[in-house]
Amino acid sequence: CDSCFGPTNHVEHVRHVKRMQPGAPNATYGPTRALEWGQLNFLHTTDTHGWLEGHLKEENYGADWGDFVSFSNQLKRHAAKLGSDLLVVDTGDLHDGAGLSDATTVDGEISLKIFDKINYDLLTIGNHELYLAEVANQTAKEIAAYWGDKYLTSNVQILDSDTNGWEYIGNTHKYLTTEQGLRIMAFGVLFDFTGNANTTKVIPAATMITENWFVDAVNYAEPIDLFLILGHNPARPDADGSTFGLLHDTIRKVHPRTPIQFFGGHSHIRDFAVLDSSSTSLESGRYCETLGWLSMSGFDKDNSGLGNTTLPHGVPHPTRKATSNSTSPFKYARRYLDWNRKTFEFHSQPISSTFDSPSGLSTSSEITTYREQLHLGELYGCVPQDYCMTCAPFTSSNNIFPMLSQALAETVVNENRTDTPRYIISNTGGIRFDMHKGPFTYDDNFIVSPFRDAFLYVPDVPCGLASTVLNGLNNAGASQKRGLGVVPVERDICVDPLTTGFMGLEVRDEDGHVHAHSEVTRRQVVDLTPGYTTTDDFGTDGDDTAHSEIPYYEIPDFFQGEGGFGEDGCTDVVDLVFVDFIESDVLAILGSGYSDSDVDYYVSANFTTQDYLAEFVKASDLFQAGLPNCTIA
Ligand SMILES: Nc1nc2c(ncn2[C@@H]2O[C@H](COP(=O)(O)O)[C@@H](O)[C@H]2O)c(=O)[nH]1
Ligand SMILES: [Zn+2]
Ligand SMILES: [Zn+2]
Repeated sequence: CDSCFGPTNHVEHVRHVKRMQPGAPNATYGPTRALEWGQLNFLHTTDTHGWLEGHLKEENYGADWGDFVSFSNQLKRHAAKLGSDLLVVDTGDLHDGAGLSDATTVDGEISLKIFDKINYDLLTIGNHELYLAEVANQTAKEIAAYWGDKYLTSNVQILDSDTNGWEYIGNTHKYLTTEQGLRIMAFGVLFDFTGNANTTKVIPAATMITENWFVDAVNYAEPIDLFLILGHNPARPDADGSTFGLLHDTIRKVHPRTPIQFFGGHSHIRDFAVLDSSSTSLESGRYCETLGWLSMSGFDKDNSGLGNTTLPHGVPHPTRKATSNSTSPFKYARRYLDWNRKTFEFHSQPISSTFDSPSGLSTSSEITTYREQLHLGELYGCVPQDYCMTCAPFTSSNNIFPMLSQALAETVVNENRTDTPRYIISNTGGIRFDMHKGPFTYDDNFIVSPFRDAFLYVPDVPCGLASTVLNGLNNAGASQKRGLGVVPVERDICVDPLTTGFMGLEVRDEDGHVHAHSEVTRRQVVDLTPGYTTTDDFGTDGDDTAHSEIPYYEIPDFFQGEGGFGEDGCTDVVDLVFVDFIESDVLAILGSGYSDSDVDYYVSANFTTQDYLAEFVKASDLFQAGLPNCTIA
């Protein structure tokens, strides 16, 4: 991954975001197909998790939030010129994933000021806005207050400390008329999340659909041309934990033909599902790696309030019926855009020759300033190789978890109990990203391990019981209790494309370079770099830029470090150490002989999952080698 990072050997470094000029020769190639524009179009972000600086070590996702400001505003202007509607929507999880959102006392204090620069039309809440009471309070007092009736939380309430009553954090729904005259009824529905702070309430969808306000909205007296359902909810209705299927069926009972458009999130994947001939659902990845595009046409004077029903001129149009035997007038197109400037510039070129807008440039400049204020570029150590979460087998030396297990064993130590061996257990969902070869900074610490879990323990647990806990947790699917866990995603980490196969027809030239084109739409035949290779209900042409596939291996829900053991292994008792996020899961496995009165802080309340990785990187010889481009000052 030599391209991962520019040289840095001082404590503070400026962001090395590579600016890819249009047409300049680049290691990465870009899109080749113009976007299809319909009468109604959407840009979709989800699970941004604070990645507003973009991916400093991955050129393919190297655009920052300022570039997105420039791009989205350009497309808004283009839509107006085309006489089409363009709605920009977000489906939650705004922090827990990068220093910009997580290095402040309360997550989001700085990053929300950057996030708010996008001219969103509608947004909804994610589970990460609800784990901690102070973040939930910020969501109500700042996010919902800022966005007003655009912030939809149809099934999420917060305890109002003034009235001591339950209030919706945002609006339950919104009836709106678009620029071009479409009448839309919109909702924002979180999956039936149960790990929320006790000052908040998540109303299960099955209850929500019986509430009077919802029944009245579905039976609204004014005409509805489209139901729009945003949700921090897996887009595929039959995906584990999704409530979109219930919502679809409930609306269909009253409106058999009105189009219903879903935008999902939470499971961190690119996906597009067809629910019926007039209803589809898009999910657009995570971490500012993907910008989702959805366009649709089929509105006419009879089924809508559109003033002008002609299709936009001079651009491709959506051509795909949602189902093969569809008698519906609606046609769709979807695209997953790689989050980089070259992609944004390509798709904005017909609009104007200058890509950057003043607000986009000032947003990028603010990000750099905030990063320096937060010292996010402070160098902790040099990562000697790539360590990925799922691109290599769980026990492989290229997988991050064996290294993290060693980090737990070596750094999570109670100095007064060093004579007692210990198992240290954490959930793999608490680790959020790969570690790239090269500089590891304060920012990277948040990127890989953003949570501040304390380490708890039960002392002197008999080996016979303690040694069963990890398997017990992994077999119980316990982490599913807190939502869906991080569902597998293909990752763009620099592996040799020759070791991967590309979905679709693969052609290799005599040098072994992978050339490929998909059966559905022939793309420019180029050397492919590793990235997302998505298959959804419309096939394999959704990825705006074709990539070679990255290997994916299943990982268990939990992993464990083992410290202080002699050659004989576990012989008597051990200290069973675990992150506080999974305390109830561990106690459930230990059984009735144990309760939270047996639990205490192992090191201290202040030594958290933020600290062990930082300590390990700073101290271990593994990370202090003076690697090229990463010399410790
Ligand atoms: N160790 C911790 N893991 C956490 C915490 N909060 C969330 N999580 C993990 O994240 C997923 C949900 O992430 P999402 O982006 O898919 O919504 C959850 O299942 C846990 O595995 C935490 O505080 N500590
Ligand atoms: Zn998420
Ligand atoms: Zn989520």
